[in-house]
Formats: sequence, C-alpha cells, structure tokens
Amino acid sequence: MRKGVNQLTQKAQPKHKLNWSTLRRLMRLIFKTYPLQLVISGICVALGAFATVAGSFFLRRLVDNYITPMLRERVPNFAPLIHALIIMGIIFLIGVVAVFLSTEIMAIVSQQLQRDIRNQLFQHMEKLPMRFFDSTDDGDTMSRYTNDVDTLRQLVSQSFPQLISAGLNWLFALAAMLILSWQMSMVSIGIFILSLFLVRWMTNESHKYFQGQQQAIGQIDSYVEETLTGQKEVKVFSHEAEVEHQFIQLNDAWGKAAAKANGYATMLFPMMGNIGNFLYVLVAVAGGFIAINRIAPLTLGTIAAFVQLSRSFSQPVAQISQQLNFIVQAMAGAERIFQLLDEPVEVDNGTITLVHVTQDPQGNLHETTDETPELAWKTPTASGTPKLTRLRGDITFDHVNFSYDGVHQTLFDISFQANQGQQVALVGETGAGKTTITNMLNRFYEIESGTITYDGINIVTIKKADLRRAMAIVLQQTNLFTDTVAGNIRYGRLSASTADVVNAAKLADADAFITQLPQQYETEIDGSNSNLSEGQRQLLSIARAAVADPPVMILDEATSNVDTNTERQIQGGMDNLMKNRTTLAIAHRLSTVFNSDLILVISAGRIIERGTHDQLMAEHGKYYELYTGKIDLK
Ligand SMILES: Nc1ncnc2c1ncn2[C@@H]1O[C@H](COP(=O)(O)OP(=O)(O)OP(=O)(O)O)[C@@H](O)[C@H]1O
Repeated sequence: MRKGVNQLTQKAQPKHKLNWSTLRRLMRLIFKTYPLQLVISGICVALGAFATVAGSFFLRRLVDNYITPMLRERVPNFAPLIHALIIMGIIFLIGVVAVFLSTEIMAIVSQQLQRDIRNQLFQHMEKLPMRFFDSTDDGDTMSRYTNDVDTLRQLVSQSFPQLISAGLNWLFALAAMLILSWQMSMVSIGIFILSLFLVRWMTNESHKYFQGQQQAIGQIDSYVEETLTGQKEVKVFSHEAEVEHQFIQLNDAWGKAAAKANGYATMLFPMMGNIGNFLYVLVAVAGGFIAINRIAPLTLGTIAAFVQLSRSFSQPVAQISQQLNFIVQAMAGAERIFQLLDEPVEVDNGTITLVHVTQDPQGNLHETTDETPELAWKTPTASGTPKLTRLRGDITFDHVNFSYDGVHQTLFDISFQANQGQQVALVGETGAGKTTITNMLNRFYEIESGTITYDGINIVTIKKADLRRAMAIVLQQTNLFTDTVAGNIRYGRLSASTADVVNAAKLADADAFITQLPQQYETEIDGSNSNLSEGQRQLLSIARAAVADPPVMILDEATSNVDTNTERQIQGGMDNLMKNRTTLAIAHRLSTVFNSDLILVISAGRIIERGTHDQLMAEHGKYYELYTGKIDLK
C-alpha cells in the first residue's frame, strides 16, 4: 500500500482572487446556524457605529449653538453646554456598551463555530472511503482541524464584526458629511475612490501569498508527522542531517511565504493610514477655502464637525483593507475546510445485513436481538419476509478486474474460491497486487468488473459495515489506540466481555506477556508511541481479530524481524486464528504457505500459478523458484 498524491493540497493551489463562492457559503453556514446571535450582534455593531458618527455630528451643534454664543456673552452660562456634553457622553456610552456586547457575542459564536466545524469535519472524515486516506497526506488533513479552523475563528470573532463596523462607520460618516456640505464631500469621495482601487489591487495580490503561507504550514505539519513516525528509520539510516536540512528548507519556504504575506499586510495599513491624514489636511484646507470665498455657507461648527467626520470617513478604509486581508487569508482556510467537507463519502447501496439468529429444532433460522453466537445474512424479499442465510465464510472471486486510478489496471481477471474454513495464501513479489486483492473483499475499493461473493451473495449488495463485520484483518503495521490493553483488544468487538477478551488473548498467545505487564489487562497503552515491543503489538492485533471472531480472516503477515520466541508466539497466535476460518493470507512465512489449501502466485496483478504446495513444486515454475529461495518470498 502506498500514499499517493495529495489530492486535497493539489486542489488548494494558490488562486489570485478572493473566492466569493466560499465566502457566500461560509456566510450561509454562519447565518443558518446562529441567526439570533448574528442579528443581535449586528444591531449592536450598528449602534456602535452610529454613536461614533452621531458624536462627531453633535460637535457642530456644540460649537455653533453653545460655544460660539457663549463667546459673545459677558457672563457665560455653562449650564446648556454641560447639558449638551452629558447627552454626548450618553451617546458615546451607548456606543461602548454596544461594541462590548457585539464583541462578546461574536466571541461565543466563533467558539461554537469552531466546535461545530471540527465535529462536522470529523463526522464527514469517518464516512470517507479508504481511497481518501490512502491518497491524502495525514499532516495536511490535520492542519485543517487546527490552523484552518483557528483562522475561521479569527474571521468570525474579529474580521467580520470589524469589517461591518468599519463599513457602517464609513457609511454613517458619508451620510453626515453629505448633510453638512456636498462640495467638501466630493473632495473626500474623490480621494476615497482612488484609495479603493489601491486596496483592491493589494488585496488580490496578497491572496496568493496567504494561501502559499497556509500550504507551507501544511507541508511543515506533514513533514514533522512523517519524521516522527519514521524516527526509527531516520536514526537507523543516519539521516538526521538530511532531515534537518529538509525541515529547514520547508521552514524557510514558510518564512518567505509568511514574510511576503505579512509584507503586503503591513504595507497596506500605513498606506491607508496616510490616505486618511492626507484627506484630513485636504478637508481643513478645502473647508477654509470654501468658507473664506463664501462658495458655500459654512459655520465654524460645520468645519469642526467635518474635519472630525473626515477621519471617521477615512479611518474605516484602513480597517476595511486590513480586515479584507484577514478575510482573504481565512478564505484560504475555509476553502480547505470545505474541500474536505465536499470529499465524496463512501457510497453504500447494500441492503443485505448481518443479524444474530437462533435455530429451531427443524433447522430453521430466526432473527433475534440477543447476541447469539450464530449470525446470518438477512436479505429483504418482495414478499416482506426476509431470507436468512447462515454466515459460513465462503468466498469467491470471479473474473475480477480493478484499477486504482481508472487508467492503469492493477488486477487482471482474478478468479479463485475459498470455501468455509479453507486457507488461501497469496504470494508474489512486492507490488504484485496481494494487498489490493484483499482490499477488494472488504470493499475498501470497488472492483471495475467481475463479481465477488460472500456465502454466494454478491458483496455489493451487502451493507458495507456488515460485510466488514463478517471478516477481520490483521495488518502488518499494527495500530494501537490510547487505551488499556483490554480496550485495545475489545476494539475488535465492543460488546466483548472481559472473559471474551482474555480468551481472545489466550488464543492469540498474548495472555502470557499481558499478565506480566504492571496492570495486566488494565495497563494503559500510548497509541502513538507504544511502550510495547513490535511483536507484542502484533500479538495484540491478533487478539483483537480473535475477539471479533468472524468466519473470514485477512492476514497480512508481518515481515519484520522479531525475536525467535516472539516469532513463535505470533506464529502460534496466527495459526490459532486461522483454525476453522476461511483465511486469505498475504503469506510471508513458509509454514503458512505450506499448510494452505490453495496457493495463488500473483505477479503484476495476475494469478500466474495456483495449486497446493506439492502441485506447485511439481510445476517447477515461479512458486518453485520462490520456495527454493531463487526469489525472496518477502
Ligand atoms: N492506494 C493506492 N493508489 C494507487 N496505487 C496503489 C495504491 N495501493 C497500491 N497501489 C499500487 O498497486 C500495485 C499493487 O500494490 P499492492 O499493495 O497490492 O502490492 P502487494 O503485492 O501487496 O505488495 P507488498 O507485498 O509490497 O505489500 C502497486 O503497483 C502499487 O503501487
């Protein structure tokens, strides 16, 4: 089995424009999930923006109606001014409270969104076909859960509210300015349009760098993960220096991408800020000019308010540009999240299920909800009474063809039969297609043509979960989870009792080492970096298959070197597991091959020889060469 090209990363190639459909989709998702919170927060943001502009607008009244008349009075009466100032204070207070409320609400919404999206991602990921996991880089998928989801949180908690608030500030300021003086407003609008063009150009430019930055992080994650998993190989082959060098290169690539992205972001901000200052000066000059030349009737209060408003008009532009940058960055993350959510799920049209049954004295089967040891296939029929077929473990491959990519054929015309309790050994050189054949039986991949049957039933008509329940797999690479020893064995069948777990461990020859562990069956195992030896891990995986107790076993025998004693235990465990079960074994041990009822020699996706050991030896063909050591079986 090999990891193929990272399809997701390929799809997430840098684009030069903000993806509007992703933005729309994200907005729909947020609005659909949190409508009430968004409405309340929106009202608060609007109130905050309104208060800011109203305060500036109020300045005109303050100057023209209170301060200027007071300057002419001999004994100024401060009472109306104080009254006006209190009103202004209340307006600002309302604004502050509104902004505080909207910030709080959006913080909560963004946390909930994070949680919901992670749940959605995980639930969706669990429904994806094996093809996805085989062809996608784990580190890249993981960074969608961490970096990309966190970027979304920032987007919802900061960028969206600030963008809306800045937009409203700008709009209210514009309205106020137009009310005060349309001539001076024209000056401001002219400069504003110029700045808009500048922002648009810079935003589009920065998008590609932000996506580049996200991708570079994904690559770093993958590399660290791969190096962690393969640390043994790194050390054994003394690749530390190369690995370090490659990591530094990846990190440097990220550094460059981040520097470019941030360079744009930091360039935008001062540029927009200076446009604001420029506008400020222009307004003051234009105001003076218009007033002195009496082009338009401007009071002192109007000019004061206008100068203030011109700030409220220009500042949001800087904020908007800054937030647009964040949004572009977050959209790259959102795109990657949606890509994962859009990955097609595993299709399952199977209607035949596996049920527990009892047998009456006449030999008829009856479905039961009790966990009886007997199982049967339940086929719905037109009459309404389902047909029950006893689960036996007969497997047939009939002219099966398969291709992973739809272009290069991997399996050619595979036909064989394994009846209940029979052992079939698959042998052949690496890459011949042995694992692929087993992947067809559990429907990790769908065959292109031909038929595979289980107990005479075409497996495409069986519900996938039930088909997989009817077989167990012991893989070369043992994966254990962070749990107790018993928990890891019980993974094979969650309903297994403690006695079942111990019996399975005994059958797998694992009981001896488990009872030597500090807490025996309750010993905690660290899934990622287990404190068990490789041989012990393999024994646990055999026990896990044993506790599932299905009539069909797929064994991918490990080629790794373990000590002779453990090897003997593993062999014993495997042999016990095969007893009375139909077994499809990717065989590396000669004893497995020797004892098999049928040996299939696979080469380049074809069965080139078949028969028992004696028959094949007599043929003096490829098997003979393999067995006599002319070709290595491993
Ligand atoms: N997920 C995959 N996507 C594309 N091609 C694949 C995939 N898995 C395997 N292949 C290709 O299919 C062919 C058969 O591979 P397979 O893993 O079945 O061989 P094998 O006989 O089991 O080899 P080994 O003994 O090394 O495990 C090889 O050319 C391999 O590169």
